[in-house]
Amino acid sequence: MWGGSGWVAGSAGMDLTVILGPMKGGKSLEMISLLSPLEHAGIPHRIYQSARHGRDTAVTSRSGGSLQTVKVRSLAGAADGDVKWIGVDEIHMFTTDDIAVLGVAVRRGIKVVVAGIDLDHRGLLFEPVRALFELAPERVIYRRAVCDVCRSLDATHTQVLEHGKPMIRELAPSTALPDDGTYSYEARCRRCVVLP
Ligand SMILES: Nc1ncnc2c1ncn2[C@@H]1O[C@H](COP(=O)(O)OP(=O)(O)O)[C@@H](O)[C@H]1O
Ligand SMILES: Cc1cn([C@H]2C[C@H](O)[C@@H](COP(=O)(O)O)O2)c(=O)[nH]c1=O
Repeated sequence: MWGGSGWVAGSAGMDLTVILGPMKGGKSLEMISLLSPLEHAGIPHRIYQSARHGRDTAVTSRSGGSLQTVKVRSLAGAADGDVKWIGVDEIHMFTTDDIAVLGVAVRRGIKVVVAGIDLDHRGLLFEPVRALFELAPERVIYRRAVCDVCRSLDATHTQVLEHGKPMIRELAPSTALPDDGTYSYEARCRRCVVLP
């Protein structure tokens, strides 16, 4: 529940928050701000990050700040035991089965906060993100970045560049792109993005 100046941790009811947007949009920053109070409040929680994301071992924002995470390949068992809140970073790297696990958790009263990119390198909605919308989230926070081409404040897409050129070929479903220098990534607005 949103209590004006922040989260009212421990409030009753089903609660799914989805944080979406392009790379560099401040999704990690938002997640850190929502979830870091849990540690201080002593509320049982777990924060997961896809093991397919190699850039960091924590939720780390380019603006600073971080949250310790458990790296996992799947979310099966993510809600086992005494846990009141679950956070999941890089949700686009999980599967629709993993989203179903989160749906069960939400129905059990566990508060769930997830963050990830909504649109892939071709401008198409990631399947797990579609599945999240089908859970009817209480809250969808859409972040925008600064367009790396025209500097407008409304970048919605992530342009993947290979050798400096837009990479728009079709990939196998659920391909996670590495952030290790193989590609470079630009946040781009609708006017500047190059789509297939
Ligand atoms: N093109 C950009 N647009 C917006 N912020 C940017 C950009 N490039 C770097 N930044 C910095 O990155 C921060 C957001 O980064 P981060 O929280 O890691 O985003 P995300 O998790 O969505 O990739 C911003 O607060 C800003 O300081
Ligand atoms: C566009 C796009 C990106 N990815 C990968 C690249 C990065 O490892 C993450 C996003 O990192 P963020 O800064 O935390 O947003 O996602 C991908 O797998 N597929 C794509 O289409």
